[in-house]
Amino acid sequence: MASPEASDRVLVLNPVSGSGDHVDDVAALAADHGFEVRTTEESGDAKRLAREAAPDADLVAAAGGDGTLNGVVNGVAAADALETTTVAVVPAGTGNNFAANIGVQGIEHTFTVIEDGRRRELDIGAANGRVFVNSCVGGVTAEASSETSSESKAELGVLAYVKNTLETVGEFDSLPLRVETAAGPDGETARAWEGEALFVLIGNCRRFTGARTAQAHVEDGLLEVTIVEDAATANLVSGAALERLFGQESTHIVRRRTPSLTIDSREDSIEFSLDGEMLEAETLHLETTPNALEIPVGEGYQPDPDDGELWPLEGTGPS
Ligand SMILES: Nc1ncnc2c1ncn2[C@@H]1O[C@H](COP(=O)(O)OP(=O)(O)OP(=O)(O)O)[C@@H](O)[C@H]1O
Repeated sequence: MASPEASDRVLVLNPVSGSGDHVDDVAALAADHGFEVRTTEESGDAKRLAREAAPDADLVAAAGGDGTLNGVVNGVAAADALETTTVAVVPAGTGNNFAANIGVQGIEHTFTVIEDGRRRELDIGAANGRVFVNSCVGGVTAEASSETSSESKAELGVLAYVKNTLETVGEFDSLPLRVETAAGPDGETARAWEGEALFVLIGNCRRFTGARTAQAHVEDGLLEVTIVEDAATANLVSGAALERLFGQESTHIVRRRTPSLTIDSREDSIEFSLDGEMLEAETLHLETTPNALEIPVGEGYQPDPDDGELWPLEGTGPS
């Protein structure tokens, strides 16, 4: 039976995300649309509040940036309520990459989308049991991640962390890695890559550079894996170079598409950033759960964007 405080619609509000000037607007719109607002006070609260709300709520909205959304989805997953609770995205962060990927253009637009928009069932990724919606990036340091500027995140998306790591860490140690990707449903073969990497990026969305025009394919049951080999350092000094590098084939970039993979460090544990939140591990097992997250999407969302040219996968790179 529902508790006396149970609410059908709960909005988890991060009051300090982005520039922090969204609070009044979000609270007013939330009240108009029948949401009970629960405000985060510290790290970890988005997950806790969503976990508490999910058993009774049909709809839990995440008002904040990608980190807040990550917390909310992890909370709903921890309550084992992904099948019964819809998650909405209220973009009030700096980058808002995921919102852009699903055609949600701003705070007011979200509420229109919640009432009138289509609902799609999107894939989610998990790394050692922790859920991510956008990306998991290995090789980014916690220090560089926390120092990455809002402007850089807005411009470059997840690559901002890569750029900042390259800039802040003078002598960058490459990562001796083994990356094993499993066979997939579209003829992707099981493969293993071993070598020295600078970064390994795993995207749930097909493109995750943060470009405003980016279209996600988050319903294909696959993770997109990009390994940046050590020899690429010289090419990665500027943001523009990074964008160019990720937008074309390069001999120092290895790409795979797979439903699951394992990353083993040959030496120390590695720091990974999951949607901007840090996780340290020597071995990371990643998998996707297809169509696990019901989410209202804007008119601009295309379930099956035609971006195959960016991912000419099979037959490239060492196997
Ligand atoms: N009340 C609070 N005070 C201080 N920090 C908080 C509070 N609530 C949440 N946080 C922290 O905010 C972080 C999440 O921020 P979030 O990623 O949502 O916004 P952002 O960094 O501005 O945007 P984006 O990720 O889109 O660039 C979490 O790491 C969490 O620890």
